[in-house]
Amino acid sequence: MPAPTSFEASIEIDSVTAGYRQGSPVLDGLSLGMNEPGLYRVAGSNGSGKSTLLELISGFLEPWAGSVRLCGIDAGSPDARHVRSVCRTTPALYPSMTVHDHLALAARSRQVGPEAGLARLARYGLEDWAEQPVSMLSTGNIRKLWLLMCTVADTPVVAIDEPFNGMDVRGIEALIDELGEWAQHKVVVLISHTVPEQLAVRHSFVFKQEGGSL
Ligand SMILES: Nc1ncnc2c1ncn2[C@@H]1O[C@H](COP(=O)(O)OP(=O)(O)OP(=O)(O)O)[C@@H](O)[C@H]1O
Repeated sequence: MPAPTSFEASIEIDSVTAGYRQGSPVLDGLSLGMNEPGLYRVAGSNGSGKSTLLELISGFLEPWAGSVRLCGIDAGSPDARHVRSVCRTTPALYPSMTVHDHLALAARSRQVGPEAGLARLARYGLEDWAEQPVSMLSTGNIRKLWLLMCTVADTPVVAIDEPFNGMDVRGIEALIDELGEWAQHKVVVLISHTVPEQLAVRHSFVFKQEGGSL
């Protein structure tokens, strides 16, 4: 498997039908391409299928029909793990484990050194919490830690679901800066009802209520 940086960043969703219950697709014949680095916003009403798109990109959900390809690799293939970072809305953390140890665990699971993740702690204003167990963190700081963990690896595809929810000004500014940096060379999918005006969005996909169509 070549190093992730040698991949051309892209997401190709081709005629995808997918859902959770047979006969009731959430997305029906969806096609969209994100073929150049940049920030791609996904918006739309509650229940229109935005997080379902994220689960297709994550490889958790298999399309019933059509294909999802990340940098040319099928999203369901084990190789796709090396090219994507996915951040869901619900953090999965261990209450008694420290912030530092969570970052170290995330780095190890992605086979990267812990330095990069630890350096970002200060950027998000979490440096004073490094040795505290997660049970001591506020909701917003938990979300910051979760974001740092999910994006610890340098991958050409990044998909994040509602990252601004619950973040303070420092966190929002840090994330705006990082999203801008990533968008120079990665395909960044941002599921968000609101987008800070400082962010340059390459394209917005707006899902309609029924059937996840655009
Ligand atoms: N795990 C699941 N099992 C069954 N149905 C699900 C599951 N996840 C989502 N759904 C259904 O799929 C549809 C689309 O949900 P999804 O979470 O993708 O929408 P969304 O656009 O992200 O919504 P929101 O803006 O509220 O986050 C909804 O009808 C939802 O109830």
